[in-house]
Amino acid sequence: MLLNSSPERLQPFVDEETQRIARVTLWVSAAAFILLIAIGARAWLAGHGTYGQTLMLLAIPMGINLIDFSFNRNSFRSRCVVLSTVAVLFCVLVATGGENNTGPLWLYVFPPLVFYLTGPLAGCLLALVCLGMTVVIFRFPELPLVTADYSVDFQLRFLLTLLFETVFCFVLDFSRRQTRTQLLEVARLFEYAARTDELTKLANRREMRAQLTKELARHERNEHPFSVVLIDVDFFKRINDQFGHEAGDQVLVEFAELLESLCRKADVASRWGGEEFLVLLPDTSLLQALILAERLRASTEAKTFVYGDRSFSITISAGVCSVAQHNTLESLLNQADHNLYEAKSQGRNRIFPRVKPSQPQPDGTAPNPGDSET
Ligand SMILES: Nc1nc2c(ncn2[C@@H]2O[C@H](COP(=O)(O)OP(=O)(O)OP(=O)(O)O)[C@@H](O)[C@H]2O)c(=O)[nH]1
Repeated sequence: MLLNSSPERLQPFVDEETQRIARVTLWVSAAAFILLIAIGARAWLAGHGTYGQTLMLLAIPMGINLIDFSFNRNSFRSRCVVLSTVAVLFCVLVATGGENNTGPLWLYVFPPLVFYLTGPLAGCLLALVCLGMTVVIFRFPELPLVTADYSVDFQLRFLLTLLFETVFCFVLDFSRRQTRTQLLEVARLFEYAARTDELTKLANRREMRAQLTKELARHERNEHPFSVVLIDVDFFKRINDQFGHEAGDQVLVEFAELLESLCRKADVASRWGGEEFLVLLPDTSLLQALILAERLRASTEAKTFVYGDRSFSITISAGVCSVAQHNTLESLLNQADHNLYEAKSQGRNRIFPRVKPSQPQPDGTAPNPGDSET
């Protein structure tokens, strides 16, 4: 498995924003519910009967929204209810003027709320629709339900200030969202770099340890077997010495590609350090891991590396180990390391433990797992 940047690792940050918007919607519903009841009751007692009743009536959808959200957690529906109720309230306040024509002052709350809950485009659209409705109410005071009487000066200033506020909210929200997208992109790059070996683009040691810990936990839960192969390029120092460090780097990159091509999608190949590679093979017995390691050894030996006008080949040694007899990561890795050491000391270009020469099976296929020597 060659590492890709994994958006799912940054998903918590994306989810966090969605949850924050849902929380804000909830708080707005609660605050609007209380305010509408309180201001409506006050207006009603002060003799503004219809106005007060309308406000209290508008508290009903907010209250229902609170209950609905608590049970269903449907943030989209909740936002729609809040925004449409606030839009109706917007028109009521402009049409009636509220108490002493001060109602329109509440409308300055609308643009920031709309942009936060919807986004720059939908926010613009909604804010402009509301501004348009205000123009209609100002322009046609004889419309039914329109009782407020505003001076032309007030109408002009009110519309202009609300328009400015809408534009500023658009700019602020747009740049906030852009900055957030850029930050997520930077976080994605850092997160990828933190898990990846820069040269070979395989998983690095830290990522491999994380994957091994996960696999061991999976094994402890449901006994899924897994194996590891610790590989070391033989006499790698000589390649550096003979052909130069860059040639050595190129060998590591090409070997990593070969390793990748022989692994399954579920396997995790990593650069464990220097010229050492560790491969995690989930759901793989020791014998299956030995077969893969042997295939890799043979393919490496057969491959010709070309650097400039010179060509050469390399060999590898590998220690293979299955989780079966190990209950900690350290003991598993120590065993793999020990097996690699055995492969090296027995002459290199080999795998340890060795698979015994294939014994004929009744169906003529692979030998049994017990056929490996440890
Ligand atoms: N080009 C290059 N060389 C590296 C890198 N990392 C480690 N090395 C070199 O790899 C070499 C490892 O040498 P040794 O540990 O002596 O092992 P070896 O020569 O492979 O011999 P054996 O492992 O005993 O077969 C050292 O010369 C390191 O400098 C790398 O990223 N690029």
